[in-house]
Amino acid sequence: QCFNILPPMQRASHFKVRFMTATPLEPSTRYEEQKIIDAPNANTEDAFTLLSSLAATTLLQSDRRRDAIGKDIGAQASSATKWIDEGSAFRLRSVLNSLELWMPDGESSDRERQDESITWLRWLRSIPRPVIVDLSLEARVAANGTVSDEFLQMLNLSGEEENAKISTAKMQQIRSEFLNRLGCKLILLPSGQSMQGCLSEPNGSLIFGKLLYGGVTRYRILPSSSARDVDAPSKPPRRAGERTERKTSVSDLIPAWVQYGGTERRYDGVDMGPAMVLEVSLAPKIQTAVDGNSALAVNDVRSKKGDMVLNRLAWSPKNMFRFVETDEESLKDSNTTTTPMKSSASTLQGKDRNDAFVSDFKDRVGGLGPQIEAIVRRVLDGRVIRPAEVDAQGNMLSFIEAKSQYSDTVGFSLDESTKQLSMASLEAQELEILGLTPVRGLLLYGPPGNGKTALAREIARALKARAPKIVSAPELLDRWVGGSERLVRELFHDAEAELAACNGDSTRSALHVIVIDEIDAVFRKRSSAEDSGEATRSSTVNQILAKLDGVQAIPNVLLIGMTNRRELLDEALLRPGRLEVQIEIPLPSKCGRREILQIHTDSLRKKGRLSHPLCCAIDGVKSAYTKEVLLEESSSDHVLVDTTRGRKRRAIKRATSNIINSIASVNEVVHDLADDRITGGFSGAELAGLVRCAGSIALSRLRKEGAAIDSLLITLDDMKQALDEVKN
Ligand SMILES: Nc1ncnc2c1ncn2[C@@H]1O[C@H](COP(=O)(O)OP(=O)(O)OP(=O)(O)O)[C@@H](O)[C@H]1O
Repeated sequence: QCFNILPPMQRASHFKVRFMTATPLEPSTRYEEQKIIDAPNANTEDAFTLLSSLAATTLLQSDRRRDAIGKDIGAQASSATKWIDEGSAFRLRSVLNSLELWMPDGESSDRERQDESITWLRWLRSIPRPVIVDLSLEARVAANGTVSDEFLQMLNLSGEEENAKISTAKMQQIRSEFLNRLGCKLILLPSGQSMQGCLSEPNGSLIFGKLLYGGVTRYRILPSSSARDVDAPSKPPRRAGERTERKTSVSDLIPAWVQYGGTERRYDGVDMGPAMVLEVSLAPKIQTAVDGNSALAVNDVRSKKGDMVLNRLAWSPKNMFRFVETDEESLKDSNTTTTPMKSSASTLQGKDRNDAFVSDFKDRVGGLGPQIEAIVRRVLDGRVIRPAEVDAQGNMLSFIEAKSQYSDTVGFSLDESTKQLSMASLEAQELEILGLTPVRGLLLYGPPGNGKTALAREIARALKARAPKIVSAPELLDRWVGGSERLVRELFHDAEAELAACNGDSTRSALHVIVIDEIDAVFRKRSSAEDSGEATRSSTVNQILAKLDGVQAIPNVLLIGMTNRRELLDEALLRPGRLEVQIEIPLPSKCGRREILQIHTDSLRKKGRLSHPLCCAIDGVKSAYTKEVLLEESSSDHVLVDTTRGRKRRAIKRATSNIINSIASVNEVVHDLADDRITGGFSGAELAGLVRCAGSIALSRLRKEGAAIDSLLITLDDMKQALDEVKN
C-alpha cells in the first residue's frame, strides 16, 4: 500500500538507510495507479543532493498523507506537526545521522575536492562572528528533479479540478510554492560565541538539525520571555530543551535531532573551536505564502548572497558532505549519546602526534624527557611534515639523490604516502595566521657527550627531514676571500633548490635540517680587533642570519646550532627568529643514566647476551637470584643430573656453592649501575662507552676460553671490571 516516491538509492551503495514503511493509509483511489515518481535528474551520488531529495520526498509523502486523511486536518495544522508523515521523517533523520562533513584525509584521490574542503574549513575556522549560510536555494534546485509534475498536480488538485488541464505557468507556481517549503541552513559559530538573534520557522514546521563540527548548546526561547527580551535585554531569556553536543574528534558521530517550529531557537558555541550545524526544515503547506525564509530577517543572520567572503570561496555544498556507515542500533532514537565511527585517517594529528613524537625520541635518547617535550612543542608542533624520500634501507635521501631516483615526483608531490598532510597544512596555515609559526632555529648547549648531536639527528628523523647536513663551524671559515660565502651557500643550496621546485610553497617541500656544531667558533661575541679573520667570520655570520630571518629567509630549513660554551655566543644569534629556542642538554641525572644504559644495552638484552644480575643492575632492581636459587638452578641442571652420581655430584654442588657465594658478594655491592656512587657524573657518551667496554671484556674472556661468539654473555663482573677501567 505504500507509495514509493523515493529517489533511486541504490547508487549510494555504501550508504545504509533503514527504510521504514510508511504508516499504512486508507488507500486513496486517486493514487492507486501511481507508480514510482520518476526522478531522472536526481543525482544521488553526492550527499547533499540525496539529502535534499529525501527532504522533498518527505514533504510529498506528508502532503499525500494529509490529503489521504483529509485536507482539513492539514489545513488546521498549527503548532503541532500533524501533517508530517512519520515514516518519511524518520528516514530523513537516519540520513542526517550518517551525514558528515567531507574532511580532507589524504586518502581521497580527488585533489580538487580536498583543496575545496581545506579552503572551506580554513574559512570556517577564521570567521570572526556567527554566520548563517542559507543553502535553501541549492537544496531546492537539488530536490527539483525528484518532484514530478504529475504528483504535484495530484497533490494540488481539488476534486472539481481533477480533469482540468493545468497551464505551465500555474504548474511552475505550484512547484516553486512546494519547493519553497524546503529550507536548509548552515550555522557557523566561532569558538564560544553565541548567535545574537534567534532562528524561527513557521508554526507546524519540522527542523532537522545535525552538529557537524565543534560543539554547540542548542535551546529554544520560550515565547513569553522572547517578547520581554526586547524591553529588558539584561534579563536572560527563558530557555527550554537545552542540550549540549560536542564533537571532540572526527570519529565522533553526533546523532541528528528534531525540533518543532513555532518557538525561536538559538545556538551557543562551546569554547572548543568553531562549530557548524546543519539544519533542514520542512514547512507546512499552510505557510507557503509566508515562506520558510522568514528566519533570515533576524539581525545577525546573513545569507550567502550578502557575504562577500563566502562568494569569493570556490565551494559547493555538493562537495561538503559525505555519508558514513553507521551502527544503526546504537543511533536508534538517541539524541544524546555519541557513537564512534570507523575512522579512515590512519595518521595522527595534534596532541596524539606530539605524544607519538615524544615516545619515539625517548626510545633513542635517554634522560632528556623535559628537553624533548620542549623541542616537540616549539619545533615540531604545527609543522607540516612532508616526508623526505627514503632509499631501500629506509635511509633518508638528500634532495639531489631523491631527484635522481624519483625525478618526476620529488619536491612537489602530495602523494599517497603523505596522508593527513592536507590537514597538517591546514593547521599550519591557521597557526601562521595567529603568528604561531614553528621556529627555524634551535640551539642545543651543554657539556660534551650528552646527546646534542644524537638529538639533532633524531629531530631530523622524527621530522622525516632530508638527511641532515652536519658541519663543524670552523669548517665554514675558509681563509680564501669568498670561500666562506661559498661554503654557506652550499650548505643551504639543496633547501633552496627544493623550495624553488615547489614554487616557493614550503609545505610541499621536505624539511632540511642543517646542524652546525661548535657554533661558538663562528658566532662568538665580536672582539674589538677587526683583523682579517674577524672580517671573514662576520660575513659568514651575516650570510647565515640572512637565511634565517632576512629577506632571503628559507622557510623549509631548521638550523640547529650546538655548543659547549653558550656564554661565548653573540646575543644577536639568540634573538627571536634566529636560534630562538635554546635548550640545555646537561649531564644526565640518575634516572637519565638508567635510561641511557637501557638504550645502549637494549639490543644485547633482546638477544639474551646480558646475564640476569647485570640486567637487574641496569634496571636498578634487586636480583631475584638469591644464593639458594642459583644453587638450586645449577644442581638441577639436566647435564649434572643425567651424567653425575653420588660423591662426584656432591663435590660439584659444593664447588658451585663456593662460586655463588663469591658472586653473591659482588651482587650486594653493585645492584644499581645508575647510582650516584657508581656512575655519578658520567656523560651519555661515557655510559655508552662503559657498555662497549664491558662487551669487549666479555669477548676477550670468551676468546681465552676458545668458545664461539654465540655463547657470549656479558656479566655483572664484566661490567664491574669495565667500571674500574673507565674510571681509571
Ligand atoms: N642522552 C643520551 N642518550 C643516549 N645516548 C647518548 C646520550 N648522550 C650521549 N649518548 C651517546 O653518546 C654519543 C655521543 O653523544 P653526542 O655526540 O650526541 O654528544 P654531544 O653532546 O653532541 O657531544 P659534543 O658536544 O662533544 O659534540 C652518542 O652517539 C650516544 O651514543
